[in-house]
Amino acid sequence: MPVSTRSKAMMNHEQSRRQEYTNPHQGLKEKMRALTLLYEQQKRASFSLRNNPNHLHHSPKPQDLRFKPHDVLDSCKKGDKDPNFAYDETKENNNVADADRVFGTNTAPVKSSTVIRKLSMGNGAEKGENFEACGGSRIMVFVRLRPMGKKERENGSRCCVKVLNRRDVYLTEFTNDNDYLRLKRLRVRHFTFDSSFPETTTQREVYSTTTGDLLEAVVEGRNGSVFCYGATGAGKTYTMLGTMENPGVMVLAIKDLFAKVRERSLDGNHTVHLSYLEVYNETVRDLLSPGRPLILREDKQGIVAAGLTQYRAYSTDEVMALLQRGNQNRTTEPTRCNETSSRSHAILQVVVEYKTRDGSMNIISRVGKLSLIDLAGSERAIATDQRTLRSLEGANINRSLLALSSCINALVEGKKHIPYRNSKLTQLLKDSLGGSCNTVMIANISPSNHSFGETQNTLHWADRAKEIRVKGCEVNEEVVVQVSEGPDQAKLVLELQEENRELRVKLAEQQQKVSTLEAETLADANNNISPTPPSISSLMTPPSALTAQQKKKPRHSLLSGTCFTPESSKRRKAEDAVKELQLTVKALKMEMERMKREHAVQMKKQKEELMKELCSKKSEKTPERGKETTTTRRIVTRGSLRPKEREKELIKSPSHRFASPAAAAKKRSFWDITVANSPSLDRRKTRSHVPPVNQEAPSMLLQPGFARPRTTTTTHMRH
Ligand SMILES: Nc1ncnc2c1ncn2[C@@H]1O[C@H](COP(=O)(O)OP(=O)(O)OP(=O)(O)O)[C@@H](O)[C@H]1O
Repeated sequence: MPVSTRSKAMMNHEQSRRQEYTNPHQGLKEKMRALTLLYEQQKRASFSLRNNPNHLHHSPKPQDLRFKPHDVLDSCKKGDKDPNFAYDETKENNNVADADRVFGTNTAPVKSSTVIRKLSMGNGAEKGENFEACGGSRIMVFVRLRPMGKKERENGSRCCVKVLNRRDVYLTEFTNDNDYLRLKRLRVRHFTFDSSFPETTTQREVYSTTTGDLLEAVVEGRNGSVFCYGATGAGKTYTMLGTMENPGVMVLAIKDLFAKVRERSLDGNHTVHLSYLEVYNETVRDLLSPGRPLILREDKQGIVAAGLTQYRAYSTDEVMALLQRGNQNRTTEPTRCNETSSRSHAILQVVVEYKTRDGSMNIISRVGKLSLIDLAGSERAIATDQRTLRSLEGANINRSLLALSSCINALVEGKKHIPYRNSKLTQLLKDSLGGSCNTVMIANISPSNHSFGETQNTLHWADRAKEIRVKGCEVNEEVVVQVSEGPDQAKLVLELQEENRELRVKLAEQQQKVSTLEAETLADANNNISPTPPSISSLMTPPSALTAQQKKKPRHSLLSGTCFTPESSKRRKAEDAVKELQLTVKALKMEMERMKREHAVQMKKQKEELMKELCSKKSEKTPERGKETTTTRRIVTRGSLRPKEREKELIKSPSHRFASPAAAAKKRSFWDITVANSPSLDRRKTRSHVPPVNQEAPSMLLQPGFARPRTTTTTHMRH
């Protein structure tokens, strides 16, 4: 090596050594990072082992659970073990260094899942580890990967998603075959959620992990929301509704709810009310009794869908029938990815009211509300004709999902103003996102590499949603306290009753005086006018009595018109006298009424004074139980959601309640959407009109017993 070159090299070496010396933390930082990652991995491994000892049989040994970037790649390569996760060795170079570089871009670990899995139970330390001491709780976020569809396999789709340890989701971006520059580059992104469900997860598992705890809280009088979120065809409706063989969260939750209600029927009285609505093209519609669009109103309780039907349900079967009816009315449309794509957001709301008496015979009323939301999926479409109905639907769906993402952003950033008002959906979800509610979000994703963009978006927003904090979920409770009275109070009440009696006697005397006065006046008047005046009693008697008396009298009565004196002047005089008398009677009656009123007011005042006195005395003394008299005091602990007493089965409730809003600028775009070119403008239909699809696991909406009849009739609608 020439001297100059050697000296240069030595200089470089020196420089780097000097640099290392001047920045001693550099190496340490890296080591720390590596150690932290290792620690996280070990923690997760030990947690999964602790929680699921059976897992040992299926999962790798604990030491293998250490974080190794090749894990995903290796698992990708093991086509025999996981045929869905297709990994093409010839195309990808398994460049670990590259993968390493992108690994951990999103590794912000969520808090230990043993803790975060517990839902907020208000003060609930006794209910388990309430994961935040700050009074609020985080939205629980779960991810569910659906299996690869038959069509997708036929199209040569490759699996780009892998779920490991029931928590970690690895998303692989396959490079384009024609992109020679990046051909050997592999990008893997890593996300962590409260729980992640691989394609083999059963509906029951999904339900019990996501919604089981939440339902318990609802029965106790708290609010809960579950919403499914994801691209079209990602499995939202499957997760929420499911099939006849594999019922989804909605069905399992209802079954569980009635089971819990039956269990508790000894402690009190439960009532279950149900409503089902959809938001289609920014209009809110009642799915249980379709009609005109509903208007969202804001009242003290938040946003309510005025006129929404609420059915009282007594059994699971009844709810199933209602769900079936609702789903038949739901708007669906075949899309590129899904034969029965839901084009609307559907919200099933179940209100559980629980009434019981405590030891002191106080009536305790608790109202819990469970909202189960199946969002419409957005579609990254090959848009050409922008004027079709489909494109309008897509635009509205994406608008509301965009509004949802803006709200998520604002909530995550802790902004004061959350733009709920930007769409009907966000108005309705206000409670679930920012209110006092236990909220669960299930992000559904497809394994196909053709849906990479949508999957990435879904995972991104799900990852953001993890940071949303909701208010501590309190119990919606109202207590009607029965206060027992002591002997003093009883005495006071007796005195009051005595007083009341005296006042009544006085009133009767006054009335008597008035009548006497009236009679005298009438008598005087008659004496002055006519030699044969009509008796006061005859004037005071009602017309029927008067006729009876008249019958007894001779026909030449003053009122009969056949006067005993033939002169017309005399007759006129008599008539005038009668009129005058009648006027006097009227005036006297009015006077009597006025006096009665005055007297009543006087009595009321006296009563009130006495009552005040009674109350002040009562507050001075501690009430004793078991005495003869009781009064009722109403204390509202929190009645924000209390529905009115519902006697009838069907109640049109203008005050039916959902969550609510505000306005703002969106932070960043949510779905990169272009709008589909609909084959026909006239093909919008409800689920009842969707023809059956030949699938392995047909949607519950297609089952004859559950939802759509197997008819191929189509309704043509024009907008
Ligand atoms: N976990 C799963 N197991 C088996 N099949 C599934 C699963 N998830 C979804 N599918 C199937 O995938 C297809 C699309 O699912 P689904 O209709 O639930 O999607 P979606 O997200 O509701 O779509 P859209 O938003 O368009 O309504 C259906 O045929 C469904 O049966």
